[in-house]
Amino acid sequence: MKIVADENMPLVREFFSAWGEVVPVAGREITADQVADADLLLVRSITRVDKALLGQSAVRFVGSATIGTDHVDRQWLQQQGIGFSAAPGCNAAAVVQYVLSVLATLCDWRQCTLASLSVGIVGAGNVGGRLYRQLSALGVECRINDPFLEDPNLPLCSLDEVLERSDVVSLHTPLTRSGPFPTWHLIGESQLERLSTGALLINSGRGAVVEQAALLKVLNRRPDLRVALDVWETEPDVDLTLLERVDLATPHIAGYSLEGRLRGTEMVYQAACAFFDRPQSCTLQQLMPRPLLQALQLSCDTSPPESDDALGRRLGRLLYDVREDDLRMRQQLGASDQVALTFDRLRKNYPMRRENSSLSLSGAGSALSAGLQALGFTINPDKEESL
Ligand SMILES: NC(=O)c1ccc[n+]([C@@H]2O[C@H](COP(=O)([O-])OP(=O)(O)OC[C@H]3O[C@@H](n4cnc5c(N)ncnc54)[C@H](O)[C@@H]3O)[C@@H](O)[C@H]2O)c1
Ligand SMILES: O=C(O)[C@H](O)[C@H](O)COP(=O)(O)O
Repeated sequence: MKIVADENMPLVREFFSAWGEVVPVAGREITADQVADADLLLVRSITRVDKALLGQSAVRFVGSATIGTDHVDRQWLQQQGIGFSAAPGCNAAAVVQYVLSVLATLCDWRQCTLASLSVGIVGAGNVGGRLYRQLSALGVECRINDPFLEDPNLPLCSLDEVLERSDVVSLHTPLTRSGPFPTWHLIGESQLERLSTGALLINSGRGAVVEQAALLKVLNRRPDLRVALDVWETEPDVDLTLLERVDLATPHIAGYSLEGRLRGTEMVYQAACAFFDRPQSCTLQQLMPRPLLQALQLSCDTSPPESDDALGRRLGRLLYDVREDDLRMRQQLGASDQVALTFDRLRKNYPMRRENSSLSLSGAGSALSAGLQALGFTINPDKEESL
């Protein structure tokens, strides 16, 4: 088999080399010629997969090690009988870690607690649903807008209500251009104007869910609004005027945890095994050097006792602090005359980041409560009572 794979897919050789030749390529530069005689194509979000790329190729299966699928013409693949799988949920924990770090930063700016904020979540699937569960466990008031959901146990409401009544609005929809509730430019000028005074808008879904020109226009009129953008309508090009105006800027790395990226590769491998009817002879556990995936041990002495809110924020920052990514992006894009290349380089050379589950906690019993478990930290029950 010939397997053409995005060069930024960790462990792709380890998973697939027993199947044939693995040819790594830069995701933005994959050509129809390169895939003409390939059997398998493995991509990330930056490769457009459609008739133009695969019309003349032998590819039988496409795997995308991503949650989002807006870069793939799934209908065309289906019509051609080409198999496809993305990696649903693979990096959801990392995106929630990013959002919680943004919220922790907002709490510092406002000198408030997390529980004092009301958070509106637009799109409550793998990412938004997980965010809702974690925030609820910490006592944060949430509202959800998701027209595809009908669940009496969720605080579902209209988009307008989410916009008007939340201190923070966090976007977690896919990018869609058709269907009953398309999300392309879902947040335009009139929606931005509905945001409450001093609100924070977070976009870590897809850039074009927010209309960039409208955002710039409204921000000029409303200096009270705060914005955190991980995704950009024109990426890898970033409008430097917008970059200067937003409060937290990151280069589409919300989902870039070590675990999330490895899970993405493993999930497309598993889907390809099912498609080609081959045994799953590799697992992540076998392939990873043990110490790298092992949990980091931490015992927390919390006397005087800290609230879950404060302790969660402190522990969360041991693993991830969005302000570091923001600083790196501003420094490197500001000093560059090649914005798109620098944006991609920031992503390619992203430092290793671990998910909350990698931190195994032992410490004072009451502090290691349900709230910290809900945040995804691993609680070590054996030692819980001993410290
Ligand atoms: N920034 C990053 O690094 C990063 C990482 C992972 C995912 N993402 C993006 O986040 C998106 C969401 O991820 P997910 O795993 O939660 O996907 P998901 O498919 O599990 O959930 C998406 C949810 O959005 C809802 N939705 C669809 N249209 C809507 C609309 N018009 N209004 C409100 N809700 C709507 C759906 O009903 C669904 O519940 C992905 O499609 C991807 O584009 C970004
Ligand atoms: O949809 C996703 O999973 C993420 O947005 C995606 O993984 C971002 O990273 P990329 O695939 O562009 O490397």
